[in-house]
Amino acid sequence: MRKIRFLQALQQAKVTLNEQQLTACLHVDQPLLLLAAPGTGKTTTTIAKIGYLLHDCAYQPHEILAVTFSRAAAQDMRQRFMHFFPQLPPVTFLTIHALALQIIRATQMPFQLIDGEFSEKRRIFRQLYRAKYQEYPSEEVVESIESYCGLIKNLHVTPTQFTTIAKERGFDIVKGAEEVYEAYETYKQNHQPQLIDYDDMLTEALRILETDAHVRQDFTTRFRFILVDEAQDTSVVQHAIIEWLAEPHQKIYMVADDDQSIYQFRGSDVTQLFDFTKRYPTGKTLTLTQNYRSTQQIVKTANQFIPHVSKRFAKKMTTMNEEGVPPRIVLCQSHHEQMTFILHLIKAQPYANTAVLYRNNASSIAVAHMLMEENIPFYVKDVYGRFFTHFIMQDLRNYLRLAYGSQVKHYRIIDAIRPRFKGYVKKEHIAQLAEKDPQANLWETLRTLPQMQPYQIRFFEKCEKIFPTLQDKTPSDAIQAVLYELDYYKQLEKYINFMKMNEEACLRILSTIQLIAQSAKTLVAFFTRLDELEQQIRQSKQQYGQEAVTLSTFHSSKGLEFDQVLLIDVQEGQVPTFHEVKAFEDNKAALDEPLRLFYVAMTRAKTQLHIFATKRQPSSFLAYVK
Ligand SMILES: Nc1ncnc2c1ncn2[C@@H]1O[C@H](COP(=O)(O)OP(=O)(O)OP(=O)(O)O)[C@@H](O)[C@H]1O
Repeated sequence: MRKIRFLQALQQAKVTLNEQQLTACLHVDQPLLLLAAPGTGKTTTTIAKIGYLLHDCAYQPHEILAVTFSRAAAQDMRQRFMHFFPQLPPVTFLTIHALALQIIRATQMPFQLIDGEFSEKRRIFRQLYRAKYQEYPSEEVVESIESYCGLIKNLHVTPTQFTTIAKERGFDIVKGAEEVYEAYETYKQNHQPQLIDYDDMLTEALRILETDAHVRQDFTTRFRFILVDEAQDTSVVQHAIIEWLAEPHQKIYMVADDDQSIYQFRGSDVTQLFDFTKRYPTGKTLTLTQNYRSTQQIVKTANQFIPHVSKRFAKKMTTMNEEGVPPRIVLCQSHHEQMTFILHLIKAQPYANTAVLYRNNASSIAVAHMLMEENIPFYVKDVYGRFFTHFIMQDLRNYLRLAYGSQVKHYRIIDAIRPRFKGYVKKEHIAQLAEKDPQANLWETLRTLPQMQPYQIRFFEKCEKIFPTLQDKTPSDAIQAVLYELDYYKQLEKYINFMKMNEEACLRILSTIQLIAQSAKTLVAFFTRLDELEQQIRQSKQQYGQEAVTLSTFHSSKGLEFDQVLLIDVQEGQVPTFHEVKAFEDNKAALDEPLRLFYVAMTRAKTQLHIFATKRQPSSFLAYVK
């Protein structure tokens, strides 16, 4: 009898739950892990369940806490809740970070948040790195250090423990990360008041729950029922926080799809779900398997693909949707041919029906470039501004700038590209250049500086000969000359290896620059094109919800759906990366995450799924697409 009012309210909102969804809603007395396959209505079910708790189980809105993965998800859930139950006051929808901040604030301890999170934190990393190594790190290095620090906090491990985990999972540890991490921790501790960043919020909140009974009681009595959305992407420290909060009453509901766990690189840990009933001994696991999104053919392909993940909860999606057409794998002769194919498919449908999905953000640039040439509106989900400021892009711009004026006054350009001129130009040379006649020939001046070795002199002679010729070349030929005649490619490889950077990602940036260069006749036209492209990509946010093609990484496509989905650049080295393949030699679970990521991408399709790769090295995962 207890469920009557809740069902009536749902009926008014024109929502009919299926049997599995209803069972999950009504299970409120013990902990519940609800495993929901893609498109099976996990959000619908979670919101309906909140309605049940309020309508029929005597919970007050302030006693219910719904924890979401992101601010956008919290907002989306709140809106859907208001749509389903307009007559009910909303419950507390919070991200785990917002919750952690409330816990810290409850202690009255003095602290200061690192302001403007990303920019300020990165400024500190740069400063600490420079203090340690006497040179500024590139933005790519700063980003890697940042992710290293975040992982340590989210996995709740020491740097030594992390080294082992990194090896098992195929994570890179960039040069300097360990040292900067230590310095960063000390810097925050010594600051008055203590500094806290986004990741510290979680570890601090956990420490408080573990040690401060007063605060703990305050929160556990306030929130009598806890719902956790996207629990497959919850990190070790986040799970621990939730466990403390749920500990006295054991009223916990987690909704997750272990097959869609894709944020391991940020510290999420799907293995925590496998221990759900150890953590909550009275807990139960239920599943949602009826997919409302995709055709039978797409569901069948997804069902055959996902068991290749080594550890998962076995579950099989079903659908009552139409049969549809089988997903198609297209192996192309070249990248260019892939682009021609996708253009054809995009043009065959209303633009908003199509999403182009890729593993790496760099792929978005080539697609945006093509769509811009064709005057087709597009919306880029994650704007990849980094491409335009990437150190390789800056290097090439600087090299080409030197083609227009090789005078001593440009010595700052040489300083900027010095890490790739290693062995040829040293720091003291820059200081010496600064004192020379600014109008003098740069290469001649360098060549005649004291104590230059024959190999250096030979290199500067080559520069003097080649740089002036670049102006008259097409951009594409000029870049080739920089790469191979001026040895940039060799220097770049050395630098990437020395810094322990991700080589594939860097080389992808380079190949995309080369691709854009092919469409311009002069260097000026090339630079103008790059500026226009950057501007258009940044402005593409305005196309959201309009008649535009969506461009998204596999990661950011989670939760979305489109009639036609085009998965591009499905090459070995990207899907999976070579690092992941290497890690697989020692750890048979190392390919689980990339497999799940590919599964997330393919399950976005409602009626048509096309998968593209070039014949040269297609992804080994394609063998599992049947
Ligand atoms: N019982 C139902 N009857 C009809 N349609 C439903 C039902 N439950 C969910 N749906 C529809 O299925 C689609 C997917 O639902 P929802 O967005 O809640 O799924 P999801 O499980 O969160 O998906 P994913 O995990 O893949 O992002 C929505 O269009 C929703 O309206």
